[in-house]
Amino acid sequence: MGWKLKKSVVMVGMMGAGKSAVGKATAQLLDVPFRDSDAEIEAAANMTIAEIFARDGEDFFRKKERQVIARLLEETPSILSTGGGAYMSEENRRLISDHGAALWLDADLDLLWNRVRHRDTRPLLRTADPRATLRDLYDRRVPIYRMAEIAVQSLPGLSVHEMAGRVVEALSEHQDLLEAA
Ligand SMILES: Nc1ncnc2c1ncn2[C@@H]1O[C@H](COP(=O)(O)OP(=O)(O)OP(=O)(O)O)[C@@H](O)[C@H]1O
Ligand SMILES: O=C(O)C1=C[C@@H](O)[C@@H](O)[C@H](O)C1
Ligand SMILES: [Mg+2]
Repeated sequence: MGWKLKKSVVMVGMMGAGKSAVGKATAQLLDVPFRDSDAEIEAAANMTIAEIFARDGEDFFRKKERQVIARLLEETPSILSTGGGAYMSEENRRLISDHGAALWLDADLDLLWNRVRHRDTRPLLRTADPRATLRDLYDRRVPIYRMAEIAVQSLPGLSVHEMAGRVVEALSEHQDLLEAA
């Protein structure tokens, strides 16, 4: 069976939730483009996110993130993964709901920590107690992620591909977003 994606679906959620990995697999299942705001910003600057935070600061990064999201939402419907903080901006939330829909990948704190603990690519976790920082971000952000049009729970035993299947199933319940073709 084929699918027709009518609007862009924007993956939101905490770092480590799987927005990039599951977003890419979902785009493959639906045969639509995959975009990733973090990757776009890195490619445009020819720097890693950690380098951009260190050299230009978080405010600069957030400005670029807003510009990239606005630009990508003008394109043909895609699966667009964002950085973990993108949905915190009211302006971004408005852009997303005007042009597409947000899908929250809802993963619990233990799962997130297990995914991010071995990596040092996330500048916001470069603190004395990164687990506490992650928990603090989690507590502050979850109430905002709940505003997303769609939520899909990340279950610890599921592969990236299985999670993408759950995402497609959730999207198929929204006829304004995804139709069987
Ligand atoms: N369902 C899954 N099963 C196994 N590993 C997964 C799953 N989802 C994601 N991962 C792995 O967890 C790590 C973090 O995932 P990913 O980079 O997709 O998160 P993210 O939400 O894009 O985070 P960020 O906000 O930092 O961009 C990656 O190594 C990814 O391959
Ligand atoms: O959660 C966040 O605020 C971030 C998550 C990453 O995807 C990057 O966008 C950056 O490290 C900031
Ligand atoms: Mg990502």
